[in-house]
Amino acid sequence: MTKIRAAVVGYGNIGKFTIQALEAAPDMEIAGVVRRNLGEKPLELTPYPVVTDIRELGHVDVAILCTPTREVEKYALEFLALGINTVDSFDIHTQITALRRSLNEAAVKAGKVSVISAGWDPGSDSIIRTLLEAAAPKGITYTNFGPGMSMGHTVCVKSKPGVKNALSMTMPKGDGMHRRMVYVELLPGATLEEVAKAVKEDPYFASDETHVMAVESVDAVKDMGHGVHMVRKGVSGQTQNQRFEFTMSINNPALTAQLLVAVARAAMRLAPGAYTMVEIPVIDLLPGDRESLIAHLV
Ligand SMILES: NC(=O)C1=CN([C@@H]2O[C@H](COP(=O)(O)OP(=O)(O)OC[C@H]3O[C@@H](n4cnc5c(N)ncnc54)[C@H](OP(=O)(O)O)[C@@H]3O)[C@@H](O)[C@H]2O)C=CC1
Ligand SMILES: N[C@@H](CCCC(=O)C(=O)O)C(=O)O
Repeated sequence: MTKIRAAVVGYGNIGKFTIQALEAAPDMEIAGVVRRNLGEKPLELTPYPVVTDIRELGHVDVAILCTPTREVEKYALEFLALGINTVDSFDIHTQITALRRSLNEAAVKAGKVSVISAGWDPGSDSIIRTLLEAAAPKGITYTNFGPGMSMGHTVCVKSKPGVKNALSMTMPKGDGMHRRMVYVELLPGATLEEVAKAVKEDPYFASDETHVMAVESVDAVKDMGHGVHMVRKGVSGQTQNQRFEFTMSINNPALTAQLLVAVARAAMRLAPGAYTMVEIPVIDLLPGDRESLIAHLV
């Protein structure tokens, strides 16, 4: 079997767990890791090349982008132009269709595939929302997160001037509403007021109740667990009061990475263009022979 050669781009939380998910996948091979700077090589990367330019890795089928969401478009455009498929977990929900349009144009031009906003939300939760809407077309789905650490919100806070380290916890208020509890380690000279203002004004936080607190050590309070409780009540045909629930409690980067790897696999079967997870046949997320999978799953 020819294995799919994947490069991991960015070696933070998602990048580390993506290496682990690739190592566990029977049909994937790690081409290497692309980083902004080459410092001391982490011990667990000893078997793999670590480079600053993806072209140093030889042939790469798919680049799994594990960078901050706001860096995704830049990297995806660069790699698509080099003829490399891309997969990312872009999670600013209000900007997904714009990113899809931009990367679709680049992907079609390159004859390659870009799957955007993969992970668990957006991602696998989006598939569940789609299924629930098919099951009860009239109704409301509530997506209740946490309590748990949002990687996207945390990355956003870490990017603010004056912040040395951060943790953004998502607390469910019910009915799809959330409170953001943000813990920051400040750099010398920074004030909590300035940091809190920058955080609260950012689109990641602007529509939610947000509290920003200074702590001595983010590491001392950090736990990367998260979860979701989704609820839909609606109407199937003309029958009311159909009720659905989906719950999970997870390690956030481990699940995100696992889904990115599954999507990287599926990307190899798609026609050129940009897609979100709801546009991909779910069976293509799995390794193995299609007929055996159908016999086992359907
Ligand atoms: N859709 C979903 O379900 C989910 C999506 N996500 C998304 O994953 C993203 C990454 O999360 P996480 O792994 O925790 O983030 P980290 O900050 O831990 O890692 C990001 C890595 O990207 C690289 N990088 C490239 N450009 C930059 C830049 N300009 N600034 C900082 N780092 C850069 C760095 O690696 P290096 O130093 O090696 O270059 C860095 O370590 C989040 O922004 C979030 O939006 C996360 C969870 C779920
Ligand atoms: N995109 C999230 C995963 C979904 C949870 C979420 O959106 C939140 O906690 O606000 C993340 O980056 O961790």
